[in-house]
Amino acid sequence: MNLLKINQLSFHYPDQPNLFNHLSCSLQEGEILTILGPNGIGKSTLLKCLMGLLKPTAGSVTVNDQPLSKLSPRQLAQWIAYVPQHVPDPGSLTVSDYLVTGRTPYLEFTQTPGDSDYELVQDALAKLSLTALKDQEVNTLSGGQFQMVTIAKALVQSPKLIILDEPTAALDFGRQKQVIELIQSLAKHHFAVLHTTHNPNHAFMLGHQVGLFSPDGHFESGEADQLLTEERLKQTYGTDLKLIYEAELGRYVCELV
Ligand SMILES: Nc1ncnc2c1ncn2[C@@H]1O[C@H](COP(=O)(O)OP(=O)(O)OP(=O)(O)O)[C@@H](O)[C@H]1O
Repeated sequence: MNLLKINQLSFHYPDQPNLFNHLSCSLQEGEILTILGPNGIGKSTLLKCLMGLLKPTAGSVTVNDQPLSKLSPRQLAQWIAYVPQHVPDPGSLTVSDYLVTGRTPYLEFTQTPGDSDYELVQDALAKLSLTALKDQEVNTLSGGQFQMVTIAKALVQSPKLIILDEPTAALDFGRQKQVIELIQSLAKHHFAVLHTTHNPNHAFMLGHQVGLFSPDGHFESGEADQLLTEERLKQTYGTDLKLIYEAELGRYVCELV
């Protein structure tokens, strides 16, 4: 069963040419899809279409074989946690109180979060080494700390699929590795993860499926080692680079030259 199926999706902003055309792809539990492509090509726009925040001009999206349009926001939030590139400032909530808002899709209108909800918060904080920040106000966090907290909130939401738009953009090297390892671990535990990144090495580290936007907007998906050739990556980013096979790592490494 497909957790997510993207069928012949096209989209353009008003009075603009199509950003993507007849884009198809699917994701099952335990799978990772890494989306790469140049700046401004339509990656975030695609994710917004998958979340029903933008209406595709053609094609369809199904979640667990149900049309996206048939799912209520609450049902969708139980299936998919989405962490956009720019998360609105949640104000002066503490990190714990912010994270527990991830439980909203499971609570009745007047219900307050209970012990089991706060246990999920503690688990997510521990998993991402954020426990020391639990009582800090979110609006005092650094950019990277806040990015980690938004990922933790997605875990608290306990979805089947996590969609992350550039989840490592603000992170130091160690934190980037932690997020890549988190994605690997989520897949091992049968979650599906769809994420965007500007670092081809993340795709090689994760393996699984890659979706690549070419500079002309064409989208292709396949296995990282097969799709991400040196030539394609040079074309994608309009720069010289090298792919080197590192036997010790058992994977390719992409270096700018
Ligand atoms: N609301 C909007 N109205 C019109 N054009 C938009 C709107 N939002 C984005 N765009 C344009 O659509 C194109 C795709 O934007 P999008 O944010 O999806 O790109 P991206 O691939 O995620 O880029 P980046 O890697 O830089 O984050 C860009 O040219 C952008 O300027």
